[in-house]
This record gives sequence, C-alpha cells and structure tokens, in this order.
Amino acid sequence: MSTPRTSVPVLDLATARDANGHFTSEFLDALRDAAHNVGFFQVTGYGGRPGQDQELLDTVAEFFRLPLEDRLALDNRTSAQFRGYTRLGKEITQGRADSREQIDYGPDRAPLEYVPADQPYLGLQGHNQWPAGFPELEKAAMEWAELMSHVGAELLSAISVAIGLPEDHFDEAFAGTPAWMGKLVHYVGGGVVPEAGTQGVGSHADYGFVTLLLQDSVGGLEVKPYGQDEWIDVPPTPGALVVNLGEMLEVATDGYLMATIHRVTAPPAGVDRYSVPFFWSPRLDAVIDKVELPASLAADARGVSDDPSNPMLASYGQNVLKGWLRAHPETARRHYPELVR
Ligand SMILES: O=C(O)CCC(=O)C(=O)O
Ligand SMILES: [Fe+2]
Repeated sequence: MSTPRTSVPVLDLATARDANGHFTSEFLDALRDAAHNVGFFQVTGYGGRPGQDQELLDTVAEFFRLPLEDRLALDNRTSAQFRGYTRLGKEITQGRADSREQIDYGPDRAPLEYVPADQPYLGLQGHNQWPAGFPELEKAAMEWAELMSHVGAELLSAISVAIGLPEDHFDEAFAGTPAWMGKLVHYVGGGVVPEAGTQGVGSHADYGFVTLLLQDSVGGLEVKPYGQDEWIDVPPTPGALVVNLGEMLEVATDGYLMATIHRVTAPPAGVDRYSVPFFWSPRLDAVIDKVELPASLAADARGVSDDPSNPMLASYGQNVLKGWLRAHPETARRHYPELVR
C-alpha cells in the first residue's frame, strides 16, 4: 500500500529523452509513479514561445470582457458539435451548475453529410465558432492546440514506454483525424451563479487520454488520488502545465492508470479565474483495446471504476458523446433528441 500523496509531482519534459532520443529511466520512473499513484502531475519544459501561455490567458480574458451579445453570437446551442460559447451557470456537472462560462473548440473539419445511426458520435466532427470581430482569439487558441497536440503525443509516448508498451502503441488510434478538444474557461465567484454555490466545476474525471491544462495564478483546482479521502491542491506553477489522465487510459490499463477525480472551487468574490484545458484525444471512431501490462504492473491494476452513473466505454466517440450529452442538456435535446430521454 503506498503512502497517501499530499502533493502533485512536477516533471521537466525537456529532460525526458537522452541525446540518442530515448526516454531516460529517471524520467520514466518519475512519470510512472506520478501517473499511477497520483494521476496528476505538472510538466515544465514543454516548449512554446516565451510568453505564449500568458498571451493566451490575456486573450481569453479579453474575450470574456466582450458584451454578452458578442459572446452569445457564438452560442453552442446552435452547434451539433457542442462548439462555441456556453453562458455562465449553463454547464452541469454532478447535476449542479458550474460557475464558469466557456468556449469549446476542436479541430475545424467539415461535418459529415450523413451520420450513421449506430455511430452518432461521428456528428461531433464539425466547425468551430469564433468571434469575427476579435480574430486574435482563434489565432491564439489554434496555435495553442497545435503546441498541445505535440505535447500530448509526446507524453502519451512516454506513458506507453513507462508501462512497458512500444512508444507508438496508441499512434494508430490518433492517426489522421485526432478529435482533440480545447476549452477557454472563465470562472467567477461570489454568488454570481447562485445555484452553483462554491462549485467552479464539480468533481469529475476527463474522458480522453491525456489532459493538458494551463491555469492562471488564482488557484482552486484540487484532485483526489485513487483510494484517498483528502483532496490535494494543484498549485499554480509558473511555466508549468497540469497533466492528468482520462478515462480511455483507465479502461486500456484496467485501472493501472486512473482517470483521477478533480474539481475546481469558484474563486472569491470579485476575482476572475481563467484556464485553458486541452484534451488530447483519438479519432472519434477509435476503439481502445486493453493493453498487455508487464506482470509486475498488472498486479497493481485496480480495475475500472464501477460507477453506474458514469460507465466507461472503450469506444472513444461513445465515451465523449456521453459526456457532452450530460454536460449540455439543452444542446443535447436540440441536436440529439433520440439519444436523450
Ligand atoms: O479549470 C481547471 O482548472 C480544470 C478544468 C477541468 O477540469 C475541465 O474542464 O475538465
Ligand atoms: Fe477536468
């Protein structure tokens, strides 16, 4: 039994590989420990232009200061892909409103003309909604997604090697049209969303493989490692990205890696918090088989979380659509009426 963890490890991604391009055993050991025992860590040295992180956060903040009318021009209720703007308090987590507003975006691809009834999640491919009068937002957000796609792929390679798999084990699932998702988020506090209470975003696990989160300096993100009762803080750390693992990795590894539960407490009255989560995710039609773990690791696999209100599905498309339908009931009723009761 491992001792309870009280902090989230910090790894330097710039030291992940040696001069020959191989992942170093020090990095892999630290990564395996963080991924298995905490399910959350932070990475520094992930690349990107100097100042790119703060510029993005500043641009996001500027967008959320636009008049509501301009934000609502991007209303996600018009989007079968759940892309665009969600008003304060309209996203639901754990059955409760979150005190945040956001833009959801993804790879900009033409929607399918025909979505097969047995693969409704293919309807999630489509276009983004961006403010025409504020082109800086699309530019900064898409540039960030490009960088995060590289970081996500690199971390997934390292995680694969750390659990005894070939570096390219998951590459096929991501080939061609990886369905990554980005969010630009603004949290408010002080009872601005009365029905949310102090819930910034309610406790949840992420759906995909690897989440890469840029948070500003306000704080409020907390995680609950497997088997622990205490929540631990993920302190804002300049130059770092927060990394956590999603449900697809939990399913694939039979719980050796876990989609660790996390939440955000709303900021104090008058304080705004901004964050940019990025979910590195495979193609919508990817189905992830269980992996063969080395015996020493398989002995520590905990099984997949058995939460009847949140079944974990091996089909990525099905798993992510489940999440969208639950979090955005109004958009779901409009565009997927046959799937919502
Ligand atoms: O904003 C944060 O710090 C975390 C957000 C989050 O967990 C999510 O959107 O899935
Ligand atoms: Fe999350």
